[in-house]
Amino acid sequence: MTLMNDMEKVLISEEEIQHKVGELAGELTADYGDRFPLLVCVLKGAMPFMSDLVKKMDMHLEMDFMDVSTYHGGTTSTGEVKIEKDLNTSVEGRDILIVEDIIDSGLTLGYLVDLFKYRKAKSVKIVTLLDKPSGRKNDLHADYSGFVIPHEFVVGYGLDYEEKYRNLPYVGVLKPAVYGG
Ligand SMILES: O=P(O)(O)OC[C@H]1O[C@H](OP(=O)(O)OP(=O)(O)O)[C@H](O)[C@@H]1O
Ligand code: HPA
Ligand SMILES: [Mg+2]
Repeated sequence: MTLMNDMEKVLISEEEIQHKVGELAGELTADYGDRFPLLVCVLKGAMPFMSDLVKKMDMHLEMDFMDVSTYHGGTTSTGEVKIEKDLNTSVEGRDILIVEDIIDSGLTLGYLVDLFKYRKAKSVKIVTLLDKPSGRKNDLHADYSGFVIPHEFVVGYGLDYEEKYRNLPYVGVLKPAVYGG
């Protein structure tokens, strides 16, 4: 048994991801090296990206974790977002880097950016591995972005289908049979 059998195709290989994570870490180190930023990992999807990213950032930083759930009701741009687990750290006066696996509708990050600004963060920027612009329901854009992907449902490297496939080291598209049975 191998999980690769469930893949229609691999969209981004492990090597491509690791190379890109290194590039992003280099940019962040150059931009934030002396600012002791607070990196906020958005659970659960951003966990593998956060883990690899911080190991490649040669600088002082602080990590915290937040879990939110989004209800994508209808076609409006106002998604209801619920905090499942809040930060342990105060964001007031801090340079915040929100670390995400993917921006799709933009509702999750739209909510978090507003929340951290309301809580008086000094600055709020977004680091995402994947960006799916075709899904967007607001005007949110990432400050640091790894790959722009097409309008397809992807899994792997944090992204799940029914909580599975988050542990894949690559990003891929599932075979229709995996959904259909
Ligand atoms: O731009 P959006 O349309 O808001 O979608 C992106 C968000 O959705 C997924 O998380 P999800 O809420 O499914 O939880 P998970 O990270 O635990 O899988 C993904 O990890 C992003 O956080
Ligand atoms: N895959 C998995 N989870 C997601 C996606 C996706 O393409 N978009 C938003 N959450
Ligand atoms: Mg998520």
